[in-house]
Amino acid sequence: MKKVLSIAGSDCSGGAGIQADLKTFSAHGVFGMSVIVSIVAENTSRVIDIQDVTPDMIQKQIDAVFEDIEVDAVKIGMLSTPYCMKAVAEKLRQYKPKNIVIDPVMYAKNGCPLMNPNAVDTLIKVVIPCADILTPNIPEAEKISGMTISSMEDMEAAAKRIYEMGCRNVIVKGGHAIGNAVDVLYDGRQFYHYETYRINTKNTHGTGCTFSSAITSNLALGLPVPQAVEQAKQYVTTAIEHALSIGKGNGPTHHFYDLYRNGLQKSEVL
Ligand SMILES: Nc1ncnc2c1ncn2[C@@H]1O[C@H](COP(=O)(O)OP(=O)(O)O)[C@@H](O)[C@H]1O
Ligand SMILES: Cc1ncc(COP(=O)(O)OP(=O)(O)O)c(N)n1
Repeated sequence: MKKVLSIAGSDCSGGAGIQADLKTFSAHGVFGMSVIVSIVAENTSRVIDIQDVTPDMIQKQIDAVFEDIEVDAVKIGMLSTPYCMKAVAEKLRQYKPKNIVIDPVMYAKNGCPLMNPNAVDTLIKVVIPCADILTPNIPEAEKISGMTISSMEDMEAAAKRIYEMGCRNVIVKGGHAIGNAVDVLYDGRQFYHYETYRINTKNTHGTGCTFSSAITSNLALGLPVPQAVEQAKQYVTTAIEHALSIGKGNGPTHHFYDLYRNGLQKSEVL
């Protein structure tokens, strides 16, 4: 059994963060573990408050996992402050796990900030060089690269700029664009494009967490990066197609392994 760790924030409403990561890991048949960096009181409509776990406690959770269990891949999500970024990066340098996927979460879908704006510098200098794959959405890629993105050429240029910051692969996700949902992977040599039609739904809470956790699972299972991303794109598309109308705002993606494998129709499972 492959073992996969999420280092991220907790979403009590279950749609994003650690909760989405663990559901995605289970759907992929890998054993999920979690290090909680922040506790977020949030739901499908809003973020009420954030309580960060102390850097010392973050590091102790990471120690507890790595001193006991061999980890096949690590997904990193919400890191709200420079302190928790440095705490996590220090432990990554110590344990040197394989397959580090970093989702540089800055905002929730409803626009609430999940990262302190003063932390962008630390994100670039300390966190990004740890990433085997970095998965920014368009607003995050704009903040990190310092450029405006309004076309596919811009997405590619931003991916190149971010790659130069020291990660091994970058995927700029197209969920926030208009038209088809196209994600662009750059590995330092070439671009890969992953395209699906845009699903007409407001229920997209947790799409980024789901996508990055699916990539992490696929890497743990031994897929090369382009195939890991391709299968994760299929997974997240299916999870959005079957997203649930739970709550008053943006409902969550749905994790259902047989849906993923067999491509069942929504009417067959609800
Ligand atoms: N409405 C949609 N239809 C199809 N795919 C989508 C839709 N919204 C997001 N995606 C896909 O979901 C994944 C996550 O992207 P995105 O929503 O941009 O991330 P984030 O949650 O970090 O903002 C990407 O593969 C993106 O293309
Ligand atoms: C605790 C926590 N972590 C991350 C997010 C952001 O999740 P993401 O999948 O990028 O998208 P939305 O959930 O914001 O649609 C979060 N909300 N909470």
